[in-house]
Amino acid sequence: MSHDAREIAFNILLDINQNGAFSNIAINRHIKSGLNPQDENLIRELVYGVLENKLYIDHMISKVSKIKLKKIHPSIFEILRMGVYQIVFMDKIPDRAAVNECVNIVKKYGHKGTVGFVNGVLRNASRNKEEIIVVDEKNKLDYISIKYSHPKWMVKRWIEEFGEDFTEKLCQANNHKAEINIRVNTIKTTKDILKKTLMSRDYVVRDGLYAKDCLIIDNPYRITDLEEFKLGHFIIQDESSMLVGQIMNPREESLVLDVCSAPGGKSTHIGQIMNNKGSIISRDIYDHKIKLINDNAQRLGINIIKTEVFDGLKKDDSLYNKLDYCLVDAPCSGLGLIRRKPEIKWNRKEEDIKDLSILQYKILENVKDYIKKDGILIYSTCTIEKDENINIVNKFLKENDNFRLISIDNLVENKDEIPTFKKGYLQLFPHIHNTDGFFIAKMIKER
Ligand SMILES: C[S@@+](CC[C@H](N)C(=O)[O-])C[C@H]1O[C@@H](n2cnc3c(N)ncnc32)[C@H](O)[C@@H]1O
Repeated sequence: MSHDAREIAFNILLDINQNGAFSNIAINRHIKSGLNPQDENLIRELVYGVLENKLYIDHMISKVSKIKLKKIHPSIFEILRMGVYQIVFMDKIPDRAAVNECVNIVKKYGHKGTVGFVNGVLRNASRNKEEIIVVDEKNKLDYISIKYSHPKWMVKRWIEEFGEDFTEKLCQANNHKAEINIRVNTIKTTKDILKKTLMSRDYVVRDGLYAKDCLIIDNPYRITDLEEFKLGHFIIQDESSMLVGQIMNPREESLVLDVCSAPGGKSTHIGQIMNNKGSIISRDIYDHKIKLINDNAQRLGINIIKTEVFDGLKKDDSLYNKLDYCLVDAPCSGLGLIRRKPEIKWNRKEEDIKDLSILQYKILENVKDYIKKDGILIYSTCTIEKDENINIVNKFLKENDNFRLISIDNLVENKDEIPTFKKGYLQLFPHIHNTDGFFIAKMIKER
């Protein structure tokens, strides 16, 4: 494992924490194609490990640093976090190597004083490992927040909503790496054929539990370099997100509007289920994201999608009473995606949930008139916050008595594992379902 890998991880962490970059985008930006797999793995482990355990690591640093955390320079802090992560969480790296490599990075990015400081803190952490990992369990809120590194406001909300045990398990699962799921493009291949092809290339492949088109890959190394990917035989998508198309279950020759559709994961799935027959209008507010939908549709061979830059809050009289199906896959807090994007824990603010719920409700209200009688409205998010999910749907149903929830459990495999079906909607959790945290409600317009 090279010195370069750690330096690259350091620069990625700075990019995420100081420039607000998304982890997956920052990683792709910094990892150059010539890098060997071992170094690439180390970079990913360091970046995700530090992001996932940030609060816990800071708690450990506070026990061995003579300087107050607030006074440590952000770059030096990041190097310390990487060092402590390697010392505490990575058995395969000897502490001495972790300390020396971090000191080498400080030599390049810090000054003489900081070299001594980092060396001292990391040696201290290594000597007192057993002691620094302990977190006081007296106050359960503080304990969960530090031990599983989630902001206190988030843990508090979840304890109030779901209880302490549930919250602890959820936070623990949020720190586990999510599996890579792929959706088979049944327009171009079959699940069996793709499964066999992937297995013949030494990929370990399993069926998803809930979504028909889902395969789970245990060792997804460079899976998007495969010819099958380039030919559009599959797309990377979480199993939960595949359930939107599956639950919509659109008929061929329908007219569908996907209001918030970039990068097109659900639009292309809907097109696949419709056997490329009918019409899908895929909109998004951001011009630059439209290209992503077009690229995905083209690669997957879905040719019934028409993309448009369009604000979901703006009225479009031309669609009045026209739609068979309308999907509002709303912009949301993304708190169901923490396994994949741990930086969400640190970038999201509690006030965002209120602001987003206002936007989500307004979008629903704005599109309801586009749906024709007996047409379907699907509302989905990748969060576990009730205020962005069932509370939005209930408010909408209260204000619009011509809509009602319709049962969806018959459309999902292993339905008994999803207790919210009894209440008429789907809510998935990472620690229970091993999927992203995800919400789906299906409503019919009766008049
Ligand atoms: C959850 S993502 C959609 C994911 C997409 N449905 C898929 O499956 O690939 C939400 C999308 O809503 C878009 N968005 C945010 N505000 C919007 C608005 N007012 N009108 C339309 N789209 C909006 C964002 O750009 C983002 O792409």
